Amino acid sequence: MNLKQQSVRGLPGVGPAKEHALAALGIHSIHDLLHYFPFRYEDRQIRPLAEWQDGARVTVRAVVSGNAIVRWRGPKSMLTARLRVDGQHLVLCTWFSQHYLKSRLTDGRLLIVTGRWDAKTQRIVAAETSFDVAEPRGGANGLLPVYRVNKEIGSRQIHQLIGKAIDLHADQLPDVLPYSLAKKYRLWNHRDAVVAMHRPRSAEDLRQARRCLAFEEFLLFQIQLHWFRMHRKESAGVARCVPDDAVDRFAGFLPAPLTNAQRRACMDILHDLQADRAMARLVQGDVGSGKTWVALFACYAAYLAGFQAALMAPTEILAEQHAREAERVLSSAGMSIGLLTGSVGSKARREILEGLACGAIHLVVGTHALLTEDVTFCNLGLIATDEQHRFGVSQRSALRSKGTSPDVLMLSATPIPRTLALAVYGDMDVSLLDELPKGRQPIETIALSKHQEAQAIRFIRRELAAGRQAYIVTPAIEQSETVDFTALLDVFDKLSEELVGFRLGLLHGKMAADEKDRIMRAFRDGEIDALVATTVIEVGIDVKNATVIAIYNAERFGLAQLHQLRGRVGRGSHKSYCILLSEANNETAHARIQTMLDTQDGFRIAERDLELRGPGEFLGIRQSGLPQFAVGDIVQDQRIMSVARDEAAQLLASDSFWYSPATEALREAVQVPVEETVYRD
Ligand SMILES: Nc1ncnc2c1ncn2[C@@H]1O[C@H](COP(=O)(O)OP(=O)(O)OP(=O)(O)O)[C@@H](O)[C@H]1O
Repeated sequence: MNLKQQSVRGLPGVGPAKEHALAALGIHSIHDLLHYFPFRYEDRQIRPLAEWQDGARVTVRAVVSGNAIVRWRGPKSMLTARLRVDGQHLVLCTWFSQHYLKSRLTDGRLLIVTGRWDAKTQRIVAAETSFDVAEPRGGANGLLPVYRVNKEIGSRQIHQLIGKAIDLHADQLPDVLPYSLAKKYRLWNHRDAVVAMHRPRSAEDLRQARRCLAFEEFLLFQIQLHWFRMHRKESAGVARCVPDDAVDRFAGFLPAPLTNAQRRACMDILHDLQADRAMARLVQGDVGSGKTWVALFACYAAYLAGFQAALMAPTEILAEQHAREAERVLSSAGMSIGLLTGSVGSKARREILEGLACGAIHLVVGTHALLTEDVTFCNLGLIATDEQHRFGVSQRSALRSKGTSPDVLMLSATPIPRTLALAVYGDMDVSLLDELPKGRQPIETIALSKHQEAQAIRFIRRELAAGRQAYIVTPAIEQSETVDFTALLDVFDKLSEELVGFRLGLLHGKMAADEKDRIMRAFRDGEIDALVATTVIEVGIDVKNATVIAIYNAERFGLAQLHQLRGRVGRGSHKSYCILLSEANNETAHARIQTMLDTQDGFRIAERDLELRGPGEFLGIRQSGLPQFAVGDIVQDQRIMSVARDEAAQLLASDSFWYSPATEALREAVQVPVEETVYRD
């Protein structure tokens, strides 16, 4: 049996409880367990005392000298013993709250301790202790894999389970790469690479293993990507009869001219729709670049060709916003538009469902509510999804199945650095909106230290007094939710005192969804002057009257996030401001703030973000909907990605690949619908 089909229950010692706990880590099969790779490695190599550095973690092999002593301070204990290291030096070692170890710390006993070295007091503060063993955990070379664990499965246990899986099953791991490729790039076989990830014999070993696994992942990904394109070219789409002047006609309904970038994107869409293959296009736009109009053009073009369109947004408030805009722009084109969200009343809902089923409604804008079974279309020809990565794969395909070969347009508000886009999207169809509508005044960005808060508040007050609105944002980071929550409330209290006479609203992640929507609506409708919020402010929310955004603790936000937040203002004709209050106490934080002062180009900011984050730390990848890999790092391993891309193209071009894929993994790669890989959640 294939290892993917063998449940972890097959391992000795794994019962239902452990099976459940492993499932919570995403581990179901033995294959999953073997591919559950460490997220980092700890250096446990034993080094001589002369090499120990003050404050650093050290691992020592030592012999206990004399008796250990316990001292109590209230309920807390401090156990201290003298250790002889390197056969000669005596150092102290302290264990906090582990007094129970005293009886084991007998004179002359051999142990291995890992802990922090305090050079001043010549003392190790112990973190982990093993008795009577010759080697530290992690083996002689001392590279200890560290895995993500949960409450039910601890670190030692996951080590044991993976160890068992390797001993019993690693030999059954099949090759992933065809022999010719492995040979060409001198890559290990899959089995050796997997084992080395868990039991690296040296840092070089680990490097080789990672290189091999990254190449494998990227190759499979690229094969899927190419395969998808080839397949899509052949797959029966519907050639829609959209008149060539559709873009001009559409422009006639707009209150302002299209930007060049919008026009190009619309032309791309027009050609896609006219072609007889199904469209799958991503519109990637900088904040405020006007993605909505491009999506509305696609809906209009579908309408001209006699088809219905659906526009799906991740939240009610965004769906409402898009529906309003659609109404404003497209009703004069003769289109009838419906809004379908969870809070639409049952009577209105029934009418919309009927309208969709008989074709009387041409465009429906909605949330997840569009996915329910009773929503049926007369002839759905186009689907546009906003912030598509916020929908699951199955949700997107549920909507697709409501039409026959519908054309698909995806909108993303996260600029991806140009250097990455090619590698990741390959030659997928992407339209970039890298230009802002004319007449926008640049947003003035001001960096203040936290001691200058009063100045920021004066500024906000001035804007509110002029009839404008303001966003005030504080960070929300999961780990310290309580602290952040208090910080938010402090800011709210303070502003309530300082901004007397103005209406303040409070918005945070702990609120129920409908309460959040209510507050956002009130702000949108001008019933709230200043909104004090954590980052739950919607990406994409468009309130033209908001002219100032003040961001507290700006040093705690990533660049992409700061850029997104800044993009909430400057959307109308009034001059707008972004105030960054920060304690930029390290170089990176400082560089981030400086970047915000230097530029408003989202693509430039994304590139800078990459430079500033260390390799492998491109946080926000998840957020951006970029594909994620188990080992390969799309930033650090860009070169491997581009080699994999070329090799994938060559493999697919050879007949023999199709007759008999060299490995099982390659065969599987051309069976998964690629869209589900490219845009996986
Ligand atoms: N060509 C244009 N000329 C003038 N105004 C425009 C143009 N295109 C769009 N707009 C307006 O600009 C605002 C922003 O557009 P939209 O909401 O589509 O931005 P977006 O690309 O979705 O940005 P974000 O991701 O930041 O929400 C809207 O109020 C829209 O009406």
